[in-house]
Amino acid sequence: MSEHLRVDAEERRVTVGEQARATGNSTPRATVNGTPRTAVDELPRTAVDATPDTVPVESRRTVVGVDRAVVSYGDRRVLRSVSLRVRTGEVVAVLGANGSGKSTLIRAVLGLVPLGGGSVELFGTPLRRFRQWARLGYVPQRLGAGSGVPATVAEVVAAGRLARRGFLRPSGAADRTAVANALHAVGLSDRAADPVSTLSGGQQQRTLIARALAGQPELLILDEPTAGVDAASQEAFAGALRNFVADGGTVLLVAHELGPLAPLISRAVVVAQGEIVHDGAVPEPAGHHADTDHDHVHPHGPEELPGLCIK
Ligand SMILES: Nc1ncnc2c1ncn2[C@@H]1O[C@H](COP(=O)(O)OP(=O)(O)OP(=O)(O)O)[C@@H](O)[C@H]1O
Repeated sequence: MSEHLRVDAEERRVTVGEQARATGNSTPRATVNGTPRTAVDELPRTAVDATPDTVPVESRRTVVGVDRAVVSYGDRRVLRSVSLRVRTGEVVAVLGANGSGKSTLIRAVLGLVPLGGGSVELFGTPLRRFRQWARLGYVPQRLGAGSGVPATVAEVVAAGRLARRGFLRPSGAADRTAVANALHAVGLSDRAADPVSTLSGGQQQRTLIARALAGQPELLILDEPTAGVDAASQEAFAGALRNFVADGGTVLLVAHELGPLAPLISRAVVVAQGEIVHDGAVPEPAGHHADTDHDHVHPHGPEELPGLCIK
């Protein structure tokens, strides 16, 4: 597809399925979080479109492409020429010490902080022209789901459908099914009618993850999804993520501690002082990092992979 046609398609907001038919490089899925996609999404698969785990990673479509990204806050350079590629079906964990630039990298991917250099592409489209936000779900860091908002769990999760159905169209059966499936995926079906403010911190975090899942995204971006979250919620989240990936989803997440997520991670990227110092297998915890009481509040020494803390 020519660049011109791609822009045209974006501006007309064609569906994911239509664009896939035009480009032949999307990965349609029969279901997303257990909910059937629309007919237009059910397209014949090409060799590239085959189920991700049957296609070598390096041959898969790039979902997130960061090329030599530079980000500064005022005079302070926080990301220095960072490059990162996340392909369809991968679960990439961004690891590193406090303040190393992990969240800034995620914010740069989402266009929430301006680039001082380099570029970002989402689903092959330069960020400045990207409009298909329904294709991704984002759970920011430590944001209380219920802070002062008298909404029920189901209402918060239903908000995750807005990007997909538009603000003016009333919710339909597909929306209700997607919300129910997302609540089930994170183990909160029985709390649907409760005010979010009555939930524990871990359950509130799960509510936000369900909100992202309800939008049936192809890409989930999560900033420390399990930080400060109880063990039951971490397990529930790991299960939801496992199903999301099994359905063909792609995940980019920031983590200090992988915990029950560790088996799901296909690749780890370690950020130290605004640079990527490791991109590959999940590194083994070493020395005091493996201690259960290690709380990870210090910068790490140069003799080890900086910022590495995997419990
Ligand atoms: N909006 C901002 N304005 C100025 N400085 C910022 C801003 N956001 C982050 N920083 C600084 O940029 C650096 C990188 O921050 P960032 O949040 O990306 O790190 P992080 O690796 O995600 O840290 P943590 O693990 O603590 O969340 C830190 O020194 C932080 O203080």
